[in-house]
Amino acid sequence: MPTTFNAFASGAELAGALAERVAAALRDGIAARGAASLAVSGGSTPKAFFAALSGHALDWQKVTVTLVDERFVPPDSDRSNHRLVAENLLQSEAARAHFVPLYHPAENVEIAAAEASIETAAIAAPFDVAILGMGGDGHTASFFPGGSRLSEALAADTPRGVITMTAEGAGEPRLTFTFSALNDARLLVLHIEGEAKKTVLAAAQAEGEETEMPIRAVLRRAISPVEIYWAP
Ligand SMILES: O=C(O)[C@H](O)[C@@H](O)[C@H](O)[C@H](O)COP(=O)(O)O
Repeated sequence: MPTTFNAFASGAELAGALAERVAAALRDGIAARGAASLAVSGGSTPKAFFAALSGHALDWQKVTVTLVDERFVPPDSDRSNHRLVAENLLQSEAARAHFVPLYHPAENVEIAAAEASIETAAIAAPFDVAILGMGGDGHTASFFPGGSRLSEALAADTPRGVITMTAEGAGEPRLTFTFSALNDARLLVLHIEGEAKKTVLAAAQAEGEETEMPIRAVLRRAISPVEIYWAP
């Protein structure tokens, strides 16, 4: 599907515009279906966007928030995406949203992924909004180059769900939604910032294997149009 590239003068301007866009999409989902869902990425990029979105007035109690991916760490870890979302998005107006974590204190990450798949299956598909980030290696979600289950994660016929991923660049074992669970979000956004990420994006948009730069799967095969939000 096509991509649109939305460039902003600053991260603050991007955060405001993306928060408006996402809040409108959530209101539309609530109006159409009585509920809405939002899957967000972790990392450092989304903090200003989270803060901007948290202040928007809408029926947050009808919104389910979850994560695109998570590190296999408890929510009190400073590596936790759950903690990042709790501290930056689930505040102010958005504090009323229902949050579904991916991490579970299971004895191993495989059991945690199975539990996350069961729990997130209750979220109506497709997501109303999915916000993807991108690493300098071209990963998105936890689709890392060299990832232990990368081909499975990216395959269009892999069922929607949460699977594990380990990779050299990932740090802890990861829990990640599959490509099939993310690529048909009604609003599919890739949020990246900085000149370096813009260069990585250009490389991803060139020829090459998806497994070398997994963001290529999204750019090339997503069912939904990809809205790219970028600021210097
Ligand atoms: O758990 C994670 O790390 C994220 O979900 C990951 O996919 C992130 O979006 C990219 O790594 C970009 O991270 P930055 O925003 O920190 O560059």
